[in-house]
Amino acid sequence: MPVIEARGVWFGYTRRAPVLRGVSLRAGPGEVVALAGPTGCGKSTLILVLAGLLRPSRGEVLLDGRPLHEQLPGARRRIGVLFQNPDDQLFNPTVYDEIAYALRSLGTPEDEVRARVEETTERLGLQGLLDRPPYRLSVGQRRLVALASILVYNPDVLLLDEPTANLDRRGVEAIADAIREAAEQGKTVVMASHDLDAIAELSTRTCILRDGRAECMPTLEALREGLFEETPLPLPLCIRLLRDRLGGWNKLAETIAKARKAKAPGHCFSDTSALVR
Ligand SMILES: Nc1ncnc2c1ncn2[C@@H]1O[C@H](COP(=O)(O)OP(=O)(O)OP(=O)(O)O)[C@@H](O)[C@H]1O
Repeated sequence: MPVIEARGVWFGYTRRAPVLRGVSLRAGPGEVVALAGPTGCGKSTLILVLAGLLRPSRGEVLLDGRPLHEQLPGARRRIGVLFQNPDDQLFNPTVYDEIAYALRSLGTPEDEVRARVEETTERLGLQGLLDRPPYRLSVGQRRLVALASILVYNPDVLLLDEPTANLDRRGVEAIADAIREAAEQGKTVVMASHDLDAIAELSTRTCILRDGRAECMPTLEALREGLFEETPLPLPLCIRLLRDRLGGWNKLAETIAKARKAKAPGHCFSDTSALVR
């Protein structure tokens, strides 16, 4: 059973122009579902809807098969959200207080808070920054602090908006390790991203938002088999080339939709694989 699911979700900031028009997608334990698509297609909006921070006008979000809105606010501690802009979630005077905030508000004893903050900051390479005010950090460091502030309370579902943006290689690796580790522990991860390397390396499934709906690739393995049997290029490069040669995410999503309808990803992609060679 999926842990988190969007079922025919509609959402618009204004009535006349809905951003999400019947999005359905599911993510189960140990899965990392990547949300891709062009700027403005609604990835961040979908993350906020899945988090229960925006309420769909039609359709619903389910957590463990039950409507999320019926489980709020209690369910919030099961869901960790990393906002696209870390400044939207950092508000404490020091990095330490920021990372400790959720545990303290759950009434965790202070010695346990300290131990867990230290463990999490070490994982993300943030030692040495604990006394600094978050607003004095670089954007990349702020993103790592924001991630630490959710990993520290060990939520079952991680909703991550552009987790690898503005980071150097070490920062990206720290985040990638944290995502992999979370998935290995059976957590459910949904991440919106423009970072094709991160998508290809981390995601177990990629969904592309197009025309307000999600087109989900079968699995990266199926894509690899169907598309690139004879192509020695690494998968991230293949996805990037395909997207660019086909003329963007929308065209790639169309091809996936076609493949899904024909229930033969390899066959439907075979004409495009020639483009990659
Ligand atoms: N608070 C808001 N009020 C009104 N419109 C909004 C608001 N937030 C987003 N939008 C609009 O909704 C649409 C989807 O935006 P969203 O941020 O979800 O896209 P995105 O796919 O995450 O984009 P990006 O890749 O640039 O981060 C855009 O047209 C955007 O202008």
